[in-house]
Amino acid sequence: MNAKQTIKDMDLTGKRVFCRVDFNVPMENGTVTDDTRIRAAVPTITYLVQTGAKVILASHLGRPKGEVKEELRLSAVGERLAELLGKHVTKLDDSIGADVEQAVAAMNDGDVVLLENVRFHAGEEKNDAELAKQFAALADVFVNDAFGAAHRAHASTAGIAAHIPAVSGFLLQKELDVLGKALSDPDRPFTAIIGGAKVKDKIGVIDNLLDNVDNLLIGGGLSYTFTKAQGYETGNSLVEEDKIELAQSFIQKAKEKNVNLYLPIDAVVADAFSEEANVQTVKIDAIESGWMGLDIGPETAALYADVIRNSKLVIWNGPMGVFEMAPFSAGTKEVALAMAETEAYTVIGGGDSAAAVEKFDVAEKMDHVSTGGGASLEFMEGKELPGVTVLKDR
Ligand SMILES: Nc1ncnc2c1ncn2[C@@H]1O[C@H](COP(=O)(O)OP(=O)(O)O)[C@@H](O)[C@H]1O
Ligand SMILES: O=C(OP(=O)(O)O)[C@H](O)COP(=O)(O)O
Repeated sequence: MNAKQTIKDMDLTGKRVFCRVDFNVPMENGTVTDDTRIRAAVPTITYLVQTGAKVILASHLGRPKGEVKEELRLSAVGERLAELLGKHVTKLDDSIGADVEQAVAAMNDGDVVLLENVRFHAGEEKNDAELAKQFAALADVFVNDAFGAAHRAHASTAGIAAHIPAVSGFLLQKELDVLGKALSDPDRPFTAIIGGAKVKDKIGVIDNLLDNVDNLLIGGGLSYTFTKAQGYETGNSLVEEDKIELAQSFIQKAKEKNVNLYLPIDAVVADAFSEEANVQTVKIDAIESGWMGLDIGPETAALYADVIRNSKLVIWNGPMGVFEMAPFSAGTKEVALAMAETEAYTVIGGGDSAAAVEKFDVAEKMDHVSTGGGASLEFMEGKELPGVTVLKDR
């Protein structure tokens, strides 16, 4: 991917800037429960304010599917942002229309306005040209700082760039720098850890990683498709039947490419998907019918921790087990602690892995915790990110 222009490459003083951020944050009962993504956008917003731009922020929240959903309004997000900026943020009730145009026209240099959830309009996710034009009409420049949504070709992440000059914010730039450097010029041994439950989403990234890494560690729900591919029984474990052949081909590819592909050698199994289930630890070839694998076993965890400690660069996406439930959290915890201890440069690929390092209190020890789950995966797969492609080349 070509290097992209950033907000530093433009004179933005006095300009109206439509800045797309990813404020899609976890909420409970109308309050923000994790403000990581808001904090991550603050450097760009502060820079724009100090430069004397008129800052018009846009984000989605959740998946309202083109309808106004009261619980998905951005009001609480705006309040949290105002606290973090130490500055007034004018939260509007829509993202287009006469009221929005009036509010923008009344802005002074350095003011911050937060538009309402852009996904209240069906055109957003359809990348509707008319909606993109209306967004563009609000501003002189488009700044994309929404790395977490950069894999979406939507009106406010991509379409808008057809109408006004488009550059990246600091967060987007940093994410691309860190992930790009890790993949193009990796320090070795380079280790990737892939886990979690979204087998279909993640199987593609494995193919690409096998061209790049020295060690590939597989855990989580994803691993049982490989266990099956090895010819073992998996009981009630999560298995993607139509991906077993693909898993077999990855085992073969790893051999051809001299990649150390590590698959679980033992598992914590349960007789139900529940914290109260009966639990035992078994060798990977001894999962009986009626039981399901919900965590990597202690031998696997120790082996994986060892590989992590002996690496120079580690990228982690997806937990090793159902870490939200205490009986199945040990594998993810051991991996998280090894990530915290290793001398290697450590990158967490968003989503549940980021939640896991928070839970085990080691987030601060990671070198980079990405704000994008899906986006960092697609980037690692070598796919183009539409929200990046549309930005001006350097
Ligand atoms: N063995 C397993 N069986 C079922 N679910 C699992 C297993 N291991 C991990 N999970 C679940 O996977 C979820 C995270 O998967 P995923 O969404 O793919 O990861 P991420 O959000 O990091 O991309 C967690 O909620 C976890 O409980
Ligand atoms: O939370 C997000 O994605 P992620 O959970 O993959 O990091 C982004 O805000 C994108 O949201 P979407 O998957 O509803 O398009």
